[in-house]
Parts: sequence; C-alpha cells; structure tokens
Amino acid sequence: MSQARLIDGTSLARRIVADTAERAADLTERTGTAPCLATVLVGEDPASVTYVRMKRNRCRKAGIESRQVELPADTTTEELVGALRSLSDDPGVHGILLQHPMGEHIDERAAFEAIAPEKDVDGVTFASFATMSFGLPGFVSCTPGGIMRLLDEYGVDPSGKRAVVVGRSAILGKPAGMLLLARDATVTYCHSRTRDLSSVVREADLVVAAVGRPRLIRGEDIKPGAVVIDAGYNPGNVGDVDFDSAVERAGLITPVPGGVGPMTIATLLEQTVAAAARQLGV
Ligand SMILES: Nc1nc(=O)c2c([nH]1)NC[C@@H]1CN(c3ccc(C(=O)N[C@@H](CCC(=O)O)C(=O)O)cc3)C=[N+]21
Repeated sequence: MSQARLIDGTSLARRIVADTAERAADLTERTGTAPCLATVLVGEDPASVTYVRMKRNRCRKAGIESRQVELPADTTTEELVGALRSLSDDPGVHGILLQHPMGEHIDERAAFEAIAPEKDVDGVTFASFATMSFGLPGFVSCTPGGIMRLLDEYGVDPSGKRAVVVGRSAILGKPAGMLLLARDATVTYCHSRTRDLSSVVREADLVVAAVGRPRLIRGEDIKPGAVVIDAGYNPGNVGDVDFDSAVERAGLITPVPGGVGPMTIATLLEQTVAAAARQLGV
C-alpha cells in the first residue's frame, strides 16, 4: 500500500524560529529593548504548565524575553481582566499569551478581550479573528496560522478544495476554517452535533482535525490522497487522527509530535517580534 508523504513541522518551525531570532537580535541592537512576551497562566494544570514552559524556553533561545504571570486557580474573571489590562498598558510588554483553557468559572471571552489588539500575538481577540477572517494583515491565531504555513511550504493551495474542519473552538477550529475560506477553500465545519462525521470527512480533499478526541479520525474516513492535518492536543502526544491507518490513505499528513505543535510556537514567536517592532517604531 502507498504511504503518505510526511509534513515536517519541526524543521519548518526551526527555520522560522532562526529567522525570528535574527530579527529579535537586530531589533534589540537598534532599540536597546528586547522583545518581551508576557505569559499568563491561571491555575496549575500540568499540561498547561508544560506548554507555557516550552513557549518560554523557545522565547529565551530566540532572544525574546518573557514575563511569567502565574495566577491561582481561584482567580476571578475581574482579577484576570485587571492583570491583562495592566499588561496591555505596560510599555515593557509587547505581546501577551493567555494560556487556554482556564477554569470553568472564568469568562474566557472577557479575558481575551482584555488583551490590547496590538499585543494579541496569540491571535485570540475578536479584532484578530475579524482581520484573519477577511484575509487582512493582523495577528493570526497561532495554531491555524502555523497550519497555513505548513500548507504553503508543501505546495498545498486550498483554493477550490473541499476542506473539512473537525472542531469549532474559538482559537483553533473556527479560525482554521476562516483562514481556509479566506484562501478560497470550500469549508465545512464538523462538531459534536454533526451527524455521520465519517461520511462528511470522506468528502474532504483537506482535513483539519481539531477536537481533542484521541484517534477520532481513522484511515477509512480519509479520501485517498487527501491532505490530513492533525491539530489535536491530547494527553501523551496523541493526535485526533489515527496516524497508522490514516498514513495508508492520505497523500500528505502531519505526524504528532513533529507536525502542527512546533509551528504553533514558531508563529507565536514570530508575531511577538513583529508586535515589538511595531511598538518600538521600527
Ligand atoms: N492561548 C493558547 N494558545 C495556544 O497556542 C495554546 C493554548 N492556549 N493552550 C494549549 C495549546 C497546546 N499548544 C501546543 C503548542 C506546542 C506543542 C508542541 O510543540 N508539541 C510538540 C511536542 C512537544 C513534546 O515533545 O512534548 C510536537 O507536537 O511536536 C503542543 C501544543 C498550544 N496551545
């Protein structure tokens, strides 16, 4: 049986981070100020702690400072909004990442909207969603933005393709579909109420799996030759796609790890340096 070509997210991410580090160094030299990302974490969910640590480590290696804000699990929406407003007003902070998910008691949307649009390097605000949806310049949601870069790198033009996005979360599925639509794909969203998911996915030339259900999408659901992007985050580095069966049917596929994940962080760093350059007037 034929095997899909693998999309190497690690290597493209490495190149983007290297370019970003050069730009960060240049900016620091010219302005005397290093780009700075504030990372905001509410509570101590182990996966979130790990992701934030990875992002901060990657920042350090790229010459981006990071400021860590850790808030207790019982932080109220008002307190979180207050913390985000003060980071938004702080000229020493150029980008803000609010790690998702937060506790059930927090109004996530209110929190995201407390991030100043010019510092929304994670692309989570309504303002960023709007520019992204219209294909206008602005900050993209990092995982969807990373996915589009991978598609471009591998010569996949979404125009005219049937794209099926499985998942409709505010910072992953929904913006991924909007970016594909902006590039002229015919986009279908699937979600928890979708009837007969398999039959919808089988129509897809391009599948983006973004629900957080381990191995939900299986090889038999994949149209032969389709492009399969696995953006699912599940415990233990397992994606939403059953890789072993999907690789037999797909034309091009992202592995987990080594696919979309590293691109998420690369996009975050790149946008942080872009935000700093703009704020420092370069
Ligand atoms: N506001 C917000 N923005 C996010 O971008 C965001 C978030 N919240 N919440 C959690 C998810 C998760 N996430 C990942 C980033 C990188 C990898 C990554 O680089 N993974 C490596 C594996 C890393 C390892 O070896 O453990 C890979 O796939 O190759 C994974 C997951 C960003 N997220």
